[in-house]
Amino acid sequence: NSPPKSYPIVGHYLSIYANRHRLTQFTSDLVLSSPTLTTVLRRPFGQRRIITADPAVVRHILKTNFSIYQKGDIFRSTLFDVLGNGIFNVDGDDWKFQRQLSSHEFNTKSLRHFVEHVVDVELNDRLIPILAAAAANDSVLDLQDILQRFAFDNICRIAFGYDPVYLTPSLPKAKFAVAFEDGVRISSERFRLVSPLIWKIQRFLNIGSEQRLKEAVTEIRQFAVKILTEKKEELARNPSIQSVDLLSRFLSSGHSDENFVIDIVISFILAGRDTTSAALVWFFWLISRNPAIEAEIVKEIDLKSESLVYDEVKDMVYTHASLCESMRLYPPVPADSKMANADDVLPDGTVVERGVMVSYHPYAMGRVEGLWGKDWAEFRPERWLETDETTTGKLRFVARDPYTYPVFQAGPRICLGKEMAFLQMKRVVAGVLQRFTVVPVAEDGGEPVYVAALTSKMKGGFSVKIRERKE
Ligand code: HEM
Repeated sequence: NSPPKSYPIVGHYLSIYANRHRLTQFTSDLVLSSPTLTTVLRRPFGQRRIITADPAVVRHILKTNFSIYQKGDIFRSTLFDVLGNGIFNVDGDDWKFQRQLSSHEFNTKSLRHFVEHVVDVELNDRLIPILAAAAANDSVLDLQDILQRFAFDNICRIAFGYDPVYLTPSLPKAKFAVAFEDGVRISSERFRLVSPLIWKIQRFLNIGSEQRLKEAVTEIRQFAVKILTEKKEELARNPSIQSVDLLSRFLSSGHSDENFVIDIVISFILAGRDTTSAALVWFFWLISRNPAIEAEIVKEIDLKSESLVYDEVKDMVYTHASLCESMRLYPPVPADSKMANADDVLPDGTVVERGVMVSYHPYAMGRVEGLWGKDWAEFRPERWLETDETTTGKLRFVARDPYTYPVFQAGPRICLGKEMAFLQMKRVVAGVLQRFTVVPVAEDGGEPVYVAALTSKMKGGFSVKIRERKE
């Protein structure tokens, strides 16, 4: 790989533009070909963007010098219309306050409730019947689309206590779901423009996609206000009501400021919306290519009871390792950027001026031979497992240091939904594989194309047929 050419004024922009459909792979190739695993891209007008796959640098930006590396103005202004001042889009004391408040709601009791009352219900009443019908009719499904809808229904129930029933294709799409989809898509497209001035002018003139964005944001917020008003009335009628959704919890703990709670809840919906589905779609593709691994997972599931209670889901060690391994190669969030609010020097000597973006790159990091060994390209869950000699030789999961595997970010801002995400994914894997096999329909069986905006997707969807396991 020869390094891209940098020109006066436009910097590396010509190469960036030529690779705009494969930016994740392009930037990954760049960092991997740098001896230090850190590289500098020059954007137009002298802007620098530092990209790294070096765990020492990742630790530096996400932990050691956390106070310097923040979301920053670009991220914040680009996503502000949709996210407002929600946890995903704030720094400093605003972030700390929301983080503490939300962490309370992610205790073991609420996670258990989430699995038993949200995931189980969505799975058994909606997802499994759709798969069973596809198996019976021998029809082709886009599993990516189905899993995205499933994740959206789940996260809306957790955040709002409202089910948009997005998963049921026969029902018209909830207006809220469409508005959310458009809002996130248009906002993330803003990142791709050569200058933020372009979308700012379009927004000012209320034209093009910015016009739709404005409508979508109004719809999202009006809907959120409606739900919030209903919840407030419900709580006023019955203050001791045991609600589990985040919105009710914030309200009952005394936070009644409308904009504040709506902003937090919208951030959670964004965070939980496309991430678990992105992870699962690659997981199902990988196991379809690795029957021995699928067999191991099925063996683990078959040892559990049919109803799979919460503790059994937690205990699915081999499946847990397989999901980690799948996300190593195909992370749901391929790269994530911070902006330096002061001058700094990275551990490898790279100089960072105030205002420069520094990105860590989980997609590239999963491909570093020095971190994962010569067989880094292989899907091998065993690299996350060891035999526990102290017990009866059971398998034990061995986590990697989070700065080597920052798929959920790391440090003080590590993903708040990590445990919840694993529970949801393991429950879905168990529910699906207990009964079905997922068979991709692509003739060539080659690697699907990984594309990414804020989160990753399989280009063109994931067309599959579903087979009953025990026919
Ligand atoms: C496989 C699934 C998931 C992955 C890979 C993932 C990954 C991430 C990453 C990389 C970040 C950092 C983003 C940034 O700061 O720019 C993050 C933050 C966050 N995630 Fe997740 N996430 C997943 C699922 C979830 C779920 C299901 C929820 C909610 C229930 C959730 C809630 C959050 C929240 C609230 C934050 C913001 C934390 C903060 O800023 O303090 N995530 N996640």
